[in-house]
Amino acid sequence: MTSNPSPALSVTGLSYAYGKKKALDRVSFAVAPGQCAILLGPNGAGKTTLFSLITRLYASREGRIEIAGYDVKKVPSRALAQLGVVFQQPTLDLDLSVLQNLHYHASLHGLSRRQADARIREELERQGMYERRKEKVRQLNGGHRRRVEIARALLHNPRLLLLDEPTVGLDVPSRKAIVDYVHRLCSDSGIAVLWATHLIDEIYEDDRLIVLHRGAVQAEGSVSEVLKTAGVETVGDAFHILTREAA
Ligand SMILES: Nc1ncnc2c1ncn2[C@@H]1O[C@H](COP(=O)(O)OP(=O)(O)OP(=O)(O)O)[C@@H](O)[C@H]1O
Repeated sequence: MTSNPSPALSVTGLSYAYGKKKALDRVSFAVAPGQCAILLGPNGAGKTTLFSLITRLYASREGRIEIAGYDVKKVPSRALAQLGVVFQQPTLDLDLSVLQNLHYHASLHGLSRRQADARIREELERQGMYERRKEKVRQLNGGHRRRVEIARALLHNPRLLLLDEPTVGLDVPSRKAIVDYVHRLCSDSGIAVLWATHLIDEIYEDDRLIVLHRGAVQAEGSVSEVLKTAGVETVGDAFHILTREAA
C-alpha cells in the first residue's frame, strides 16, 4: 500500500470579504489524516465562510485550499470527491425515507446500486440506525436525523469530513452520542474531521484546536499548545482570552 503524505486539508493564506466586510484574513492551517480538528470560534468568527470556501460555494482569489492534496480551484471534482459535509442547516428530504435520501446521494456520487446498498447498510449499522431505514425522515427525532446526515456524508468514503455546528438544537444525550461517534470515527477509520463549534464541551483532549476570531486564526495546535499560547489552564479560559473583543 502506498501512503499518501498530503494533509487531508490544507488551507494557506486564505482571505475573503463580503463587499468591504472582511470575513477571513490570511487563514492558514492543516489537518492530518485521522485527526479531529475543532474550529472553535464565537458567532461571526468566519467558520461558515471558511466552510463555504472549502465546499466551493464561494470562491476566493486570495489563498489556496487543498483536500487530500487536490487543489479545489484547479481540480475541483477530484478535490470534492474526497470531501463529506454536514451543513449547519438540515438538508434531508423529510418526506422521503432514510433509504431514499441515502440512495439519492449515493447516485450523485456515482455509486452502483450494489455499492450503495452495502455502504448504506455499513454506515447506518455503525450508528444503530439500520432498523429505521424504511421510516420517513419526518418521523425521526433531531439526533437521529443528524446521524442520517453523517451517514450520508460518509457514503463515498471521503478523506475529510466537515461538520458545521452539527449539534445545534439537540438535547444533551443526542449531542453526546454524535460527539462521541465522530471522535471514534477519526481514531478508527483514519478520516480527518474539521468540526466547527463554539461549544467547548465538544472538545476532547487529543483534538487539534484552531481558534478563529474576527476572521483570523488566534491560536492553533494541540489542546496543551493552545493553553500555553493563552497562558491559562482550561479551554474555557483560553477561548475567553483568545476571542475577547478589544476594549
Ligand atoms: N452574506 C453575507 N453578507 C455580508 N456579511 C456576511 C455574510 N455572511 C457572513 N457575513 C459576515 O461575515 C462574518 C463571518 O460570518 P460567518 O457566518 O462566516 O461566521 P460564523 O463563525 O460561521 O458565525 P455563526 O456561528 O454565527 O454561524 C460575520 O461578521 C458576518 O456578519
